[in-house]
Amino acid sequence: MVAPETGSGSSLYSGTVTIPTYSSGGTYYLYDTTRGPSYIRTMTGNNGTSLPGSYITDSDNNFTSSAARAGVDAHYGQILTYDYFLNTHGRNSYNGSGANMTSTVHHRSGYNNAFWNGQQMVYGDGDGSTFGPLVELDIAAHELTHAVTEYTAGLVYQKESGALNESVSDIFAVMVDRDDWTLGENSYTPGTGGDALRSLSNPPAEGQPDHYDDRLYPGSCSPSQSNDYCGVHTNSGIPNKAAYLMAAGGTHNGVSVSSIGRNATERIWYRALANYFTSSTTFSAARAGTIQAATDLYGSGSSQVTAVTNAWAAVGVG
Ligand SMILES: CCCCC[C@H](S)C(=O)N[C@@H](Cc1ccccc1)C(=O)N[C@@H](C)C(=O)O
Ligand SMILES: [Ca+2]
Ligand SMILES: [Zn+2]
Repeated sequence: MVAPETGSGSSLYSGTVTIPTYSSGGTYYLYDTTRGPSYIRTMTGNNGTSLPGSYITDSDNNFTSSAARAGVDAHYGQILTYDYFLNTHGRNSYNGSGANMTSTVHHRSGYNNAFWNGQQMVYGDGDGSTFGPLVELDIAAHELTHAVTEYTAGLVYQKESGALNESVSDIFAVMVDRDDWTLGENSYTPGTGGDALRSLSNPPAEGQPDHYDDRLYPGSCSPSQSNDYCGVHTNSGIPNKAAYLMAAGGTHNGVSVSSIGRNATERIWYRALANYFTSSTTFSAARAGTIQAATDLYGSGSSQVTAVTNAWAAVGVG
């Protein structure tokens, strides 16, 4: 007999959280059947490389063991991000039709990354110096957004389309983890306070460019893992800054942008991703796509279209 339950969990970064769980034979699982998909589940890789690994279980539906904490964070981030795409954008799971979702934590040993592998989300524990466990909310949202991108635009993970792919994941990550404009602030360099892996409000604060003229590999570049596919995690700072300016406003490189707020910004970027971006979309084409999306939603000559246009101009695109 299996039944949906409501459990609690001690997370690493979000305190104590209430989460749907499943019970079977007196054992509880990080397994949610209360949403669209048949299941949304979080597994453990037991510090190995096999996926999806094994279920994370608990005997009393209070997932408080230290081994379970990363799983509680990843599960919580997974369901919050599912809810975000459904409630804000009407999208049921990453494929739009309720695909099941799986996350696996404790992948490898001391692994300083998290990723979407085409089928599921995968999270490392970090080495304790560069990263703590990479399971905080904005990381889950970043990774699940890669799945959404894969099922919509399919932006190729290299050069400008790859930087845009990374940027789209960062933009929706800060829309889900809505209380700041930074990414990885809780898991990055646990020994250093006040920093983050990336900042959308001020990309250069964390080593990213915020203008097209400062992009990495402006000339020819042969994409490889060693050059981060021509700098996808660096050049994402440029569209990231544009999205920030749309939402929050500001004057950048002498160009003033009037704020249109987070709600209009996320709607514009989602419509552009789902309707206008393709596998080879460049920054310039992303400018055109977001202007078209803003026009569709708010009308030509609207303050939203003006802000989108000015935000791209402020980062030297268009
Ligand atoms: C394994 C191959 C590399 C995949 C890169 C994944 S999509 C990725 O971009 N991961 C994020 C994780 C993240 C997200 C938000 C905040 C903190 C960390 C990422 O940015 N990884 C960095 C460390 C990188 O790969 O350079
Ligand atoms: Ca954040
Ligand atoms: Zn990524």
